Amino acid sequence: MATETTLILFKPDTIEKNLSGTVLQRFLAENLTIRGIKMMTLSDELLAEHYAHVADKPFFPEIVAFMQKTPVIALALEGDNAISRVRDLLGPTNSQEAPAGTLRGDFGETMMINVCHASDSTETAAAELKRFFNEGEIFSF
Ligand SMILES: Nc1ncnc2c1ncn2[C@@H]1O[C@H](COP(=O)(O)OP(=O)(O)OP(=O)(O)O)[C@@H](O)[C@H]1O
Repeated sequence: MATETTLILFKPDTIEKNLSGTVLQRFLAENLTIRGIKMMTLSDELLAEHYAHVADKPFFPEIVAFMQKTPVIALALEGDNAISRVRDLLGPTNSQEAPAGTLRGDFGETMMINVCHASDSTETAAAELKRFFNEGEIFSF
């Protein structure tokens, strides 16, 4: 098993419903370790970069408006196979298709209002950790 660090964003629905503690607890209960955590607002530029792969979709402006509704919480989580395990804990992108027991199944509403973003590969995790955390904000101990 590979030790990996993944980037998670608690989206505005999680913040507004005061579910941050519940969601964090689900991750920590799976033996994933916090290496970095911060609250931040997301600029148009950052969102254009983060969602570049859907920038040409009709729903893109809606995503930007949604992701700017409140600050988000960015989390760097480390553990064995953290990238795929976190995505399994979240369930499929579309909350309506997510089974009970997954975070999106239990707390998500739609394709967009879906609790968290999480990196989907080692390459995106490395790029996303750099995107959301500055030098010195991710800790090894
Ligand atoms: N059909 C859609 N309608 C509205 N929003 C969508 C739709 N498809 C995707 N999105 C939004 O775009 C985000 C990025 O889509 P992507 O296909 O990369 O899914 P994902 O990688 O599972 O999601 P995320 O990047 O949030 O973890 C989704 O999380 C969702 O917020």
